[in-house]
Amino acid sequence: MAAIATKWTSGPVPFTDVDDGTVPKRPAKEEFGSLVAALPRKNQAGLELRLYQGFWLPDHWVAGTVVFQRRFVPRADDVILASYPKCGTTWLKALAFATMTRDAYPAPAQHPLLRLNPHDCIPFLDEIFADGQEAKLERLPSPRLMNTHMPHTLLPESVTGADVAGCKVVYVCRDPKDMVVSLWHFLRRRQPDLPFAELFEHVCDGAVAVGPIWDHVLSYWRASLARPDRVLFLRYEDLLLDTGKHVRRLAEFMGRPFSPAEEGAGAVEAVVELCSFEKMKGLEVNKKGSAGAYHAMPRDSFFRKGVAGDWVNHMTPEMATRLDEVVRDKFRGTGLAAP
Ligand SMILES: Nc1ncnc2c1ncn2[C@@H]1O[C@H](COP(=O)(O)OS(=O)(=O)O)[C@@H](OP(=O)(O)O)[C@H]1O
Repeated sequence: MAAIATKWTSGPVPFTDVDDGTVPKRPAKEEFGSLVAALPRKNQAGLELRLYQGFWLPDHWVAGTVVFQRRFVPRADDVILASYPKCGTTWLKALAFATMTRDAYPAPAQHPLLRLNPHDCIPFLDEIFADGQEAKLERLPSPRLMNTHMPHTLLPESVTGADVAGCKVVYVCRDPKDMVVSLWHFLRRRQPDLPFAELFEHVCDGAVAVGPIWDHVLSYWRASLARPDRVLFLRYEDLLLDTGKHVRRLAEFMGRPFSPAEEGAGAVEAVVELCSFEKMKGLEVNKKGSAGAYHAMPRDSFFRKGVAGDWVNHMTPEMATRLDEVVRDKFRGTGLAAP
């Protein structure tokens, strides 16, 4: 822990500010490559996928997931932010980071989110474990905020087990129709000729990265019902409708509720404003370069439109009905309202 920058006194530390000194790397594939090679495989939308414990994981995440499952040691005050890709990860990371660091930056102009992309502030576990960089997580002071795209059933037993101390998990989900649209725009930054209809088919078949999406969402929904003290379930659309309300829930869940004095001083509104789509998209840091563990993706690709319902501009009514019906069918009897 000695190598950590000493200027940080409270709240989570931006991951990129943690000095990784000589942390040795051992890419997970060196250790678990043969396990990965034996798994069923598909090539979808330019990504090599492997079927691991019921989910289609990008090939380069599988070995890291095995390391995550076997070796991750949670701390009691860790918070893991979980999501299906393109469902609000970047926003949730910003909101959680801003909420947890609010004491450290009473002057908002100094806040790290003004100079760093949210993905540079919070480590993305799936890439960290794939790259064999998990020793760097040990150097991150508590309370740690981390994120993953893994479904709840693939999280380590040390996090989810009934008999372990574990840690807290916050999940954000989104209307799958808007997720597909967002994912298509994101993937097109690398594959400009990817047909929307092709990606849509893969999503409906369930064979898309970390899919099927309905099983992903249900894994966290069920966990949130079983352990509401440990798993908070949020929706992107609800965040859009009343961000402040859900920032309060998030703060309370993470053990840092806003005090009456903070409420009076407008601390909730300050977090909401700092993390708003317009604010984040307009920052210089989010207009250039590429983001942390998402190294291959430009930072501006995480801020496109930031609305609910953009699917109407990309799908036929028949496509929308088809995906809605698949999801409704899967959610039936679970208590979870389909979009
Ligand atoms: N601050 C804020 N407020 C509201 N919405 C936001 C915000 N930041 C990102 N976004 C929108 O979230 C979509 C990207 O999803 P993710 O952040 O989950 O992407 S990723 O999984 O981290 O790659 C993507 O949605 P679309 O605009 O529909 O493509 C982003 O624009």
